[in-house]
Amino acid sequence: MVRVRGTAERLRHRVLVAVAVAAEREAVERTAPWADVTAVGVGPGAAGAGTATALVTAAYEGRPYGLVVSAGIGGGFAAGGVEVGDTVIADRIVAADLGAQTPAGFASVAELGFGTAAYQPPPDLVQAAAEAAGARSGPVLTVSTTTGTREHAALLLERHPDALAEAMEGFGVAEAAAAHGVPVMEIRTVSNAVGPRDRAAWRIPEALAALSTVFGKLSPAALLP
Ligand SMILES: O=C(O)c1cccc(C(=O)CC[C@H]2O[C@@H](n3cnc4c(=O)[nH]cnc43)[C@H](O)[C@@H]2O)c1
Repeated sequence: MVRVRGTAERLRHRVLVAVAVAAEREAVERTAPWADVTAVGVGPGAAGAGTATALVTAAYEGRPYGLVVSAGIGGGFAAGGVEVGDTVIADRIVAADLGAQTPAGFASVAELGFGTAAYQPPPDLVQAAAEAAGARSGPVLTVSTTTGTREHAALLLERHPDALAEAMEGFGVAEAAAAHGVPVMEIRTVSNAVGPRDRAAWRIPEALAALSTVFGKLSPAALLP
């Protein structure tokens, strides 16, 4: 269970933003000089390892973080009304493919009795960030394999009907943050629709520009109200 710090305690600490790749790091750094931004690699494993390392190092040096933000580009679910260029703030960070296939269907790691399959960012932070950024809030799925077919997108929506976006790092970042008792958020700007793989349709420069824009609208005051 994530221990959520109180407002006053959060304000005394700093913000760590964990992105996957250098282009995302540059996009965030361009407009968020108040954040420490680290590129942890693609996927939940690399994200968990990189975030945990940053948290341990900071704590050891006596400058702990008060908030971790998983950020970057992501896929948007058209069924949720999400379009390329939109921003989604996660109100739940969901491990969508961590579990087991059973004859009765997918069983999440929580249903199997091995821990949690979702983290809830502090609702006050989600609301403040969504208002400041003019963004939607809703569940963001973490997957180890980018969805590439209409059928798989439909399967994910069957399990998570209110999902707005998918990406590959959020749950890993959240696991590391939870292990350190630090609150976590996830912010995704949408580069592509979740569905049939169509590389030519990915709008990565636009999503990176949107990432800069959204972080330019946030501040420690908005994130740590
Ligand atoms: O399929 C391809 O050709 C392809 C080309 C460029 C990049 C990819 C990725 O899978 C990038 C993964 C990277 O970006 C995030 N991301 C962006 N959109 C999605 C998505 O629809 N589903 C999952 N992850 C996505 C992800 O967080 C990674 O950091 C593929």
